[in-house]
Amino acid sequence: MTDQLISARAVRKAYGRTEALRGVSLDISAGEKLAITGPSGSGKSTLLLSLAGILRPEAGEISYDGRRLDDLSEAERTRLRRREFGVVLQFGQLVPELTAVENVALPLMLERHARASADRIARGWLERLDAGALADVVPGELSGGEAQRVALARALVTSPRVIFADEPTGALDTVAGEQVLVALYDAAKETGAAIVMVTHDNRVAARADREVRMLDGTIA
Ligand SMILES: Nc1ncnc2c1ncn2[C@@H]1O[C@H](COP(=O)(O)OP(=O)(O)OP(=O)(O)O)[C@@H](O)[C@H]1O
Repeated sequence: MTDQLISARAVRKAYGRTEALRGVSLDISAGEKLAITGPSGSGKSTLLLSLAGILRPEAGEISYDGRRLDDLSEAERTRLRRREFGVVLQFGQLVPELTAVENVALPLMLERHARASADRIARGWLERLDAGALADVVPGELSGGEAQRVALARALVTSPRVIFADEPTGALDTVAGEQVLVALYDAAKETGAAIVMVTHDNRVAARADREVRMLDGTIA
């Protein structure tokens, strides 16, 4: 028995000769807000993407809710990611051809929700993130802060148990970044989601329950 939601043991990941993760072990509890900090190139993004089941480490173990991620088939991991995880990256990565509400509804559509209910739920999240008026706008016409709020709505729309965020405010000025963070923390508080966030901003890290600092592919 364990109350750890995510558990990583001796995780290693290399890109060619670059050892990005050199034996990382970490436990994350349900609902915990964790900040991953450290210098550029220390392996923060690689760790986040590995914990989220997006990158496959070549050694070590990562478990989610007692299940080893590497025991799951690719299809099972994709399903787990879609149902349990929300991911938001530095530049939001919205689909440019879709409107804001279509972007937010996308994870629900992939889970075969009916279009009308997906649309309704997506609009609800946009409104909660103070972006209801942007529903029918395409990403190219949004400011950076607006696009990040839409990306956050998309990460939250499935009510994930974990939100993985890689420098979600990195492309924003202080005010817009602050708004996105407040929205993220409020939403997580409401749903009980854990947050695993890469940041180089000390003020952001200070809001987390715990900070782990990466250095040269290990936790310092
Ligand atoms: N796709 C890739 N191909 C080759 N090398 C990579 C790749 N992604 C990351 N690396 C290398 O792996 C190491 C760790 O990178 P990672 O992006 O995880 O660090 P980071 O701490 O998130 O850095 P930053 O703060 O600059 O985003 C770096 O040396 C980086 O150059």
